[in-house]
Amino acid sequence: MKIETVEAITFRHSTNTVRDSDGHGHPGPVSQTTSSLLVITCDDGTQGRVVCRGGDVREYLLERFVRPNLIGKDPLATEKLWYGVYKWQRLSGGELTDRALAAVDLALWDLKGKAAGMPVWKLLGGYRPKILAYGSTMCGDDLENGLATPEDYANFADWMVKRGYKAIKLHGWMPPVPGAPDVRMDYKACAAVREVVGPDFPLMLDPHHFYSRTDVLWLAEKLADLDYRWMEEPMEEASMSSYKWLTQNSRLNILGPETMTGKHWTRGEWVKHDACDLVRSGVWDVGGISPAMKCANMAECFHISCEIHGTGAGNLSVALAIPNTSFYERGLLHPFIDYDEPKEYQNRIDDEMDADGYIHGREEPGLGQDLNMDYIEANRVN
Ligand SMILES: O=C(NO)[C@@H](O)[C@H](O)[C@@H](O)C(=O)[O-]
Ligand SMILES: [Mg+2]
Repeated sequence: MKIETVEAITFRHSTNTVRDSDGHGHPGPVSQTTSSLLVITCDDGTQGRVVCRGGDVREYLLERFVRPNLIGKDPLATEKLWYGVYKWQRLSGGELTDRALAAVDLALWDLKGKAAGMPVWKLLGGYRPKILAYGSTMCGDDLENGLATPEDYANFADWMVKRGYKAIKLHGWMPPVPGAPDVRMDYKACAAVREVVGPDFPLMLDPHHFYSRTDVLWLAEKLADLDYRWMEEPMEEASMSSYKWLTQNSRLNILGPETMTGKHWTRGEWVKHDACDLVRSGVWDVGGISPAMKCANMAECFHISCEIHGTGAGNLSVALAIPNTSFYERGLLHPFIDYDEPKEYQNRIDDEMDADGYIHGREEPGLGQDLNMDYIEANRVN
């Protein structure tokens, strides 16, 4: 079995999410956007596929960094192939991103699952056949009856509990929303949600990502009083010493790093330096399933939970596979968006949730994406 082709199909579809000037997603008018499907095909016809953002796997990256390392190779040698592409990052001038590396790795794991006739979550270890999700809200906004007030957050939390969620994470208000950033506003939203869900319901906060140490410590102590489970990314994660300071000075559990580069190496350093109480890892942040599993296994050595960042089949596969994690992040959610509605290119969303708040690992071989290939081909733009 050898890899014969690596191609990206870019296709058009609708979206009801818009990005603000800081990059955060919010509900918006339906518009057209593009995504890509990376397809790795072998000489026996076996294919690995993954949907990713349109720019992640543009042709230039495939031609320069991916095909030279994959074509003609054994597709099952995922570790060898990952290293072959990863080492090109060092002198790529930042062009070969962790997201591009992740797309290649996820497509190879999808292919490996199909070759083995097994779902990836089982190939990786299959620690649990289902996992509780937490509802991860979108960042706050100034939309009437959206997420504009503490009462809006409380009302949405009430809806999420009735939907079946057994944990909730708030994203607070962040610039450019008027009045943000403001730790006291964050606290009011967190207190309003605690009031509505009761004292024992797991709650977390993901606030503005560039607060000062003193603001963060004030907020962390207030959330500890509300028995929040963790806070993540309240400061620039390149300042590991600020997180070490926060972890040492706060009663609240601190989770990280989420977006910091350096993959499993960085997360190992944060654990070594006691800069976090829980480790954060997501397949799109660390370069794929292969390094995400290394983050989780490293954290396990120190009896630390590894909380997986982000949704989708790749992150779900890791979350189902490992013992040291709490929840799957499902979102981002908003009162104006029906998260359960499949996108035009999906027959089913990757992470259907039952009424009890569980997401079940699928038994189909591969990552478990259920794609509408007719739609993708009919709306192909390259
Ligand atoms: O952090 C996240 N999830 O935990 C991501 O979904 C986003 O980056 C969110 O924080 C944001 O938009 O800042
Ligand atoms: Mg986060």
